[in-house]
Amino acid sequence: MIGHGISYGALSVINAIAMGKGAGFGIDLKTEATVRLTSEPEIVVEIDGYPSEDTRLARFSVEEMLRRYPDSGMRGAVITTTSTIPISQGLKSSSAATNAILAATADALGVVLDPLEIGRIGATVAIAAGVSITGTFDDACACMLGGLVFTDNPKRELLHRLPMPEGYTAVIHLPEFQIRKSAFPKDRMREMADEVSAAYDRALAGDVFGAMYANGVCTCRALGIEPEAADRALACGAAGAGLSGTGPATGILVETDRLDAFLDAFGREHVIVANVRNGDAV
Ligand SMILES: Nc1ncnc2c1ncn2[C@@H]1O[C@H](COP(=O)(O)OP(=O)(O)O)[C@@H](O)[C@H]1O
Ligand SMILES: O=C(O)C1=C[C@@H](OP(=O)(O)O)[C@@H](O)[C@H](O)C1
Repeated sequence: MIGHGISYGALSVINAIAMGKGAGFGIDLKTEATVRLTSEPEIVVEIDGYPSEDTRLARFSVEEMLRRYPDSGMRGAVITTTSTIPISQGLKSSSAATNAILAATADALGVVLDPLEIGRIGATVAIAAGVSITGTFDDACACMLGGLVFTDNPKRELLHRLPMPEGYTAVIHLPEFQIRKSAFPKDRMREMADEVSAAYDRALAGDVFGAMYANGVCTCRALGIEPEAADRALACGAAGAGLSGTGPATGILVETDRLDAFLDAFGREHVIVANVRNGDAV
């Protein structure tokens, strides 16, 4: 029994750790998973390009599906993933991996799960694996559905889904280090709930660029760093910029017509470029 699943990536607008509600939008970085279910009770995981990465999230994802579908008679799996999403940089690698692995397992079992159900199962798995504080239902939805989503993570509810403004390309600034969820100062982030809540309302009212920046400043303050990449991106002509997720990557939106000029000014090192994915939200 073999199945395949894919998920795209996302960038943050609002980090849900501050007050439970989060927002983000889809981009076309991609994770693909293949799951071969076996009758032997062993789970083998291969994360392409990351031989020493933690495999608990992948294992827990398949284990949760086997628990939910006990009649399959399957007890183990061989899981392989390939991805263009850098890990533990705030770019939703864990949400995309969970989505893709859950979808691949469903495919192998011959069951159909809708994207919100995948996000809800993924939230439980991500918390159990220690890679999420709130369950990152915001990221799971943004990755799968595309467009700009607003969610209540503790309630696992999709509150709004709007199209992202057309004509912008995502540029991602990638520092050379990772931030693991266990090291993220979540209590300092929660102290900024009012400011983040105001940024959330701003995004919902249509000011995605202002919201991204304000949210990123709050997350930087929690981390004790400066929003240096976002400030430099705005000075180089970006329309919007802000630290993504728990960082350290910065999501930047640039008018597509000005992308080359922006990259000439901002620099092309430690940068990846992706398309904004609106899915069917347009
Ligand atoms: N392609 C992948 N395949 C399997 N597991 C992955 C993959 N990418 C990320 N993960 C899991 O997610 C963890 C990283 O989670 P996290 O630090 O929250 O990163 P991010 O902020 O990118 O979501 C990794 O340690 C690994 O367990
Ligand atoms: O752990 C969490 O609950 C969250 C992690 C962050 O994402 P990253 O995993 O991309 O850092 C953030 O964007 C999200 O709103 C909530």
